[in-house]
Order: sequence, then C-alpha cells, then structure tokens
Amino acid sequence: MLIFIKTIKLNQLNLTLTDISKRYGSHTVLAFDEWKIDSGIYWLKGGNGTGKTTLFKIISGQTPFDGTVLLNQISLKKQANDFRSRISYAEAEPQYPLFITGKELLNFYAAIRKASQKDINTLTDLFEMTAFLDQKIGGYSSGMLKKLSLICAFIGDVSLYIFDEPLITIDTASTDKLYRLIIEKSGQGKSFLISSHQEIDAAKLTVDGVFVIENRKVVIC
Ligand SMILES: Nc1ncnc2c1ncn2[C@@H]1O[C@H](COP(=O)(O)OP(=O)(O)OP(=O)(O)O)[C@@H](O)[C@H]1O
Repeated sequence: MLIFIKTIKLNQLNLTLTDISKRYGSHTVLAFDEWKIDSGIYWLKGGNGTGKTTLFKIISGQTPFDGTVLLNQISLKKQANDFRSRISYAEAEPQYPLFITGKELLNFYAAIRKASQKDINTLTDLFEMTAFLDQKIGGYSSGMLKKLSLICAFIGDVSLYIFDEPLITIDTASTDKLYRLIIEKSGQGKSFLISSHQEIDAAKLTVDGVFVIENRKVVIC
C-alpha cells in the first residue's frame, strides 16, 4: 500500500493582484494584469514617484482601485475586515494625533489587535521607546515617531507586514534591531513587503525577491 505524506507549510501566504488599474485623475500610476508573491521577504525598489506607496496603499486597503486583490483567496473588496486583519501596514511618514501619548496609541493598537501588554513591553524595550511613552507624540523626534509606527505595526498577529521606507530616519542600531525582528517573524512564517531607497544590507537581511515598478507594472529585478 502506498502512503502519501503531504507536507503542509505553516502560514503559507499567497498574495495575488489581478487586473490592477490605479489612477489619480488622468494620471495612471499602476496598470498590470497580474502580480503574485508567496511567503517570504520582498524588497520593492524604485525611483521616486513610480508608485510604490500607491501599491502598498492598494494592498493594505487604503485607497480605491480597479481590480482584484486576494490574500489566501480572501478578497480585499468582498471580505475587507477579514483581509485587513491579516495585514499590518507601516507608512513611510506616519502621522498620529499629536495630543495623545505613545502609550495611549499603543493601548489603542493592543485593544484592536488583541495583543498582550507583555508583547508591547518587549517591543518598546527593544526599540528603546519605553521611557518616552508617557510623552505626547507631538514632542517626538522623527526617528522616535518612526520607531513608534514600527512598534504599532508589529503589534498583534498578522500574516503580511507592509513597510513603506522603514529605514528612513531610524539610527543604525534600530535598523539592526528591525532586521533581526523581521528575521524572527519570518522564521514564524510571517511575510514582508518592504520598500526602501536605501540598500537593504544583504549581510543582515536576506530577501527572497526584489521588485521594481516599471511602466506601471511590478516586475522582478
Ligand atoms: N493622492 C494623490 N493624488 C494625486 N497624485 C498622487 C497621489 N498620491 C500619489 N500620486 C502620484 O502618483 C505617483 C506615484 O506616487 P507614489 O507616492 O505611489 O510613488 P512612490 O514610488 O512611493 O514615490 P516615492 O519613492 O517618492 O515615495 C506620483 O506621480 C504621485 O505624484
């Protein structure tokens, strides 16, 4: 008798974008038939204004578009809440209400993402932000704001992290910590889409694929 053993990779991810068209007024920024990724860490490179942020905003459900986006067969348009709960998006230039404290923001994220205080403490300690959490966000430096946004993005349990220019404004030590956290999460089956103008240090973070946006299409490098 033949015994078939099927290995199932935990947390397998499949993100598929089909028949995508995105325009601002008469300016078409993205227009392509299909782009897919499986589990992994991916780097989206490219010049200014090529559409990286727009692509990320589409995938994270932040901007209207024509086409279909599926994450493991869950439709962004038809099952929006389910889809969004599986994605964490950190903006290139995060903006939060300036009159709340870091702690108030993190508590909000923790409640929505059902995260424990212990997990949040681990993140704030890692990025050396614990001492500033009672201060109003309006008094934060751009690097502190960026670190707070990355902490927010790591709160909870999602399948895909989308980081738009995560390396800007943070110092080298924080960059190294971010690389290590990405590697740790990747080992737990999480996937990453990262845009960066700065080179991703191959000695510190191995990526599974590099893409650019050319002529409104996402193509592999
Ligand atoms: N809200 C908007 N309204 C009108 N045009 C926009 C808007 N957002 C982006 N664009 C335009 O869409 C194009 C792509 O912008 P996007 O921010 O996605 O590019 P990017 O690759 O992230 O650029 P950068 O590397 O400079 O951040 C640009 O020409 C930009 O001017």
